[in-house]
Amino acid sequence: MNRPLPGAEAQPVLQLDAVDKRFGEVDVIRGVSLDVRAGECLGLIGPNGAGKTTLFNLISGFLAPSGGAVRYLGRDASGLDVAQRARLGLVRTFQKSLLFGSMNVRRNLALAVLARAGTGYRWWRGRAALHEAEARADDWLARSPLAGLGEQPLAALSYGQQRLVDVLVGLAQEPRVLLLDEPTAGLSAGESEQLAALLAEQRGRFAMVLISHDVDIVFRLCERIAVLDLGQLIALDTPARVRRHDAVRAAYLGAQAGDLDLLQAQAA
Ligand SMILES: Nc1ncnc2c1ncn2[C@@H]1O[C@H](COP(=O)(O)OP(=O)(O)OP(=O)(O)O)[C@@H](O)[C@H]1O
Repeated sequence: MNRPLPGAEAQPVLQLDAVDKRFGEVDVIRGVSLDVRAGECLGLIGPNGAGKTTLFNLISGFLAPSGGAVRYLGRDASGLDVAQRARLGLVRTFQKSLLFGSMNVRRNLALAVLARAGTGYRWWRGRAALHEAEARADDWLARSPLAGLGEQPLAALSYGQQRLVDVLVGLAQEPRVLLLDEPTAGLSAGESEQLAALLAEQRGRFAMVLISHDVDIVFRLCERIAVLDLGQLIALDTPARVRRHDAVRAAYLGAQAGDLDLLQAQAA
């Protein structure tokens, strides 16, 4: 696992500096500045259409900002494409993008990790690299809600389980920053809990940015929560303070204010 570099603790691993994103006439991200500290879990929440996924696209390099800058490890990331960022440890989970339905789960995981590491699988390198990657895949599978399913063809897994494979691909890449976009979507309550436990075990090993509509998991796992509304950052604070934040409650009114009330009641 990556550990914070000596001296890096004081410096954020990832910084957004007044980032804007405009699609045609529409400002989807407006002047967002925030930092992600080494080893922290930062939650990213907000109502539908707030711009959370767009922000992930900007951080991971799928989109270029219309204004402002994304800095990774203290450097402007604009010259780095998605693959280069991933190789430097800025990893985003995908949705089944590089996975093969007829291949078993273990091999899917191993091949995805090799591909994202930029080494890929080449037959002339022999099978040693693949076997090593499969051994690592087995380690991650054993600790996950997918334990015992390594031999199953990927297509035999439920939608939620297939999404979990993507999360494991992210974890197995030994990221410095892992961007998780709705990792519990489609999971059963039990699977969500297992995933939350697995993520909690990783706490401090690398930074995580977690988007989830499951505010309970975000508030439990994350040390700080960033709240986006209509493309603007309206709060960036501890879970306890965000729960009481007036603008956050207003943004969630009608949508998830009940969830926030529930969390407040549990915390009281
Ligand atoms: N490529 C695009 N072109 C035009 N508009 C876009 C594009 N991508 C996103 N948008 C718009 O940007 C806004 C923010 O979308 P985004 O998916 O980032 O929000 P979100 O907070 O992730 O929403 P959700 O919680 O529903 O996933 C939405 O109004 C969306 O329609």
